[in-house]
Amino acid sequence: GADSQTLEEGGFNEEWFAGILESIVRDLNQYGVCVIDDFLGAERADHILNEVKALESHGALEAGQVVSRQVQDQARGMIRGDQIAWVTGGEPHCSCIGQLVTVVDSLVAKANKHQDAGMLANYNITWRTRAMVACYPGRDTHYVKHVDNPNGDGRCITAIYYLNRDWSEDDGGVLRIYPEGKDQVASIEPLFDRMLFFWSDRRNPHEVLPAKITRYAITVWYLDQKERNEYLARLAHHQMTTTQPTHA
Ligand SMILES: COc1ccc2cc(-c3cnc(C(=O)NCC(=O)O)c(O)c3)ccc2c1
Ligand SMILES: [Mn+2]
Repeated sequence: GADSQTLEEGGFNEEWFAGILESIVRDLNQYGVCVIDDFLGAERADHILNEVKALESHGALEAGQVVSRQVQDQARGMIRGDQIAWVTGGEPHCSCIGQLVTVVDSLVAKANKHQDAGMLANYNITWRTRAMVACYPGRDTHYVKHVDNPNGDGRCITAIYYLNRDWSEDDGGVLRIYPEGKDQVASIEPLFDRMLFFWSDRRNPHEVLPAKITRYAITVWYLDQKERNEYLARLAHHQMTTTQPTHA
């Protein structure tokens, strides 16, 4: 991974940026997964962790919805145990989260237009979700094997930033990715200041193994314009054909 870097006056030093960019383009194209350690440096990572803990202590995180959570929990046992909050990074006491998202935005935008972008060039990444701040509160909370975007909703890259100091084997909470068509599995520990990118579609089924202790992460999904517009068009069409006009 890249060595830690100092953000110079809000910018970032060029060679750090170029190095990370190369890793993202190369690893996403070759493996569909890219892990970067010591992404922002311990000091900045600590500020981000403090903002996440403040959100949690103020009760801003709530149980992540899948569909109807109640039904899901009882019917088929816990699907996912994380508690989440969606932040833009512009909220009070979220400025460091905002800076993280800004850096990742720049990297993804540059990677998308990089001269060696390869498969990345097939996308036109013009949009993203807000940042999803997630906490798995330990007690074996987990997330069953799933694909983030199985049905072409527009999401093409999942970007996850981990914030867990001194994470050890016994703490569980490993992210297991099962790259489609390959026999090797990627086991990614949610280490402090670790940045992860992977294709959001069926190429990367993945699961979060039971976490024994509190496990923090921040996720952003990047969207491909064409796929997103086609999805929204399907949605609009579906709504028109299913909602019968109500008669007075
Ligand atoms: C309808 O509203 C929502 C709102 C939020 C949603 C969040 C997820 C999600 C997906 N993947 C992961 C994951 O794979 N984490 C890997 C890791 O933490 O290492 C995760 O934690 C959460 C799925 C569906 C959602 C629907
Ligand atoms: Mn996922």
